[in-house]
Amino acid sequence: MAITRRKITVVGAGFTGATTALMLAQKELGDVVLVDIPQLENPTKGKALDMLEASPVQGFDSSIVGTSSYEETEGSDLVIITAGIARKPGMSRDDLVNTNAGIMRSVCENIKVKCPNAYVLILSNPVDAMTYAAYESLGFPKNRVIGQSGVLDTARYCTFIAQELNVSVEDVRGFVLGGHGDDMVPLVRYSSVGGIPIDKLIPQDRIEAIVQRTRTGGGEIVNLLGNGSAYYAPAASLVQMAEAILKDKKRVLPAIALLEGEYGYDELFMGVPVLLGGDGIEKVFELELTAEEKAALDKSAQSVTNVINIVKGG
Ligand SMILES: NC(=O)C1=CN([C@@H]2O[C@H](COP(=O)(O)OP(=O)(O)OC[C@H]3O[C@@H](n4cnc5c(N)ncnc54)[C@H](O)[C@@H]3O)[C@@H](O)[C@H]2O)C=CC1
Ligand SMILES: O=C([O-])CC(=O)C(=O)O
Repeated sequence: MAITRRKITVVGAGFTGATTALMLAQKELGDVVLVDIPQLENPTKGKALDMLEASPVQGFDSSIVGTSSYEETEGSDLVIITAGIARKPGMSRDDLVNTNAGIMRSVCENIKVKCPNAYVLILSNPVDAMTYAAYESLGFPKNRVIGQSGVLDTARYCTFIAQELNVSVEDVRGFVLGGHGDDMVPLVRYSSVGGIPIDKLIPQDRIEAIVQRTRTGGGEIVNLLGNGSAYYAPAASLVQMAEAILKDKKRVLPAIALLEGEYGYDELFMGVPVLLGGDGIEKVFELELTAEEKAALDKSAQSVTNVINIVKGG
């Protein structure tokens, strides 16, 4: 049988979805189907056509189509869900829970039927709880339902460390554990620059400021934009996760996974380091944490649990 191209569906053709679609095509990770609601069918088709018309200039051969029909998503290898409302200044991500849980369920009912074998990446907020909602609606195995938070949070953290030291971002390593909220846990002890632990390079008060800026990094962008939330770095993060799966790269990245005993939590979706490859989440890495780190993670886990309970009750 001839080798065929991968098919990637992106649900939600707003800021994050459209940016993700373009980046996926630019990297030729597959042919992209961009889906939004029927009321926005023409704008969605228009965005997809506009992106496609960039392909001769940029030299990519992925196709991009816009639609409001799930017929065209049939058999997708990967589905990325960005559908939902975004927050505005003064709101928390958790304020979006009821509206976006309804949207997530309706999207997943379609995906379940049309793309039963897909790996599914969730972006919509509050993302830990939305990953739970998707998992419940899809009924897919846990390795195929994956939330995006930690790649973005870690990218922000590494950006701020690189800025602080005036070094290349390529030499900065670190990661962020926990829920995608203001009590996420950037792990200073596991952060380094060119292999040197950051506490050897940056004074403690500056590290604390970087940790705090990372925690509120989404809100910083929301306040600057005024009418929506971040989309370039979120899209880049989704594309890195998509590439890890589609190319079976076996990356070690933070992602939202269903925890069943790991880190002492049960039936909880939250950000942890995972092995991301051709079978989705192939492994969850459990790190030893200090008492202080575990207490911070417990606080974050409690916040996520509270929002998941709203989804369960809704
Ligand atoms: N997890 C993360 O790290 C991040 C999460 N987000 C979240 O991603 C979501 C999307 O953000 P943006 O793209 O900026 O918002 P946006 O408002 O630009 O786009 C959302 C799109 O979803 C569409 N949509 C709504 N209901 C739909 C349905 N039933 N089916 C298909 N499409 C539907 C809307 O028509 C709109 O085009 C928000 O919930 C936001 O909070 C954004 C950035 C980072
Ligand atoms: O802050 C928001 O609402 C969007 C988001 O999750 C982020 O940029 O981290």
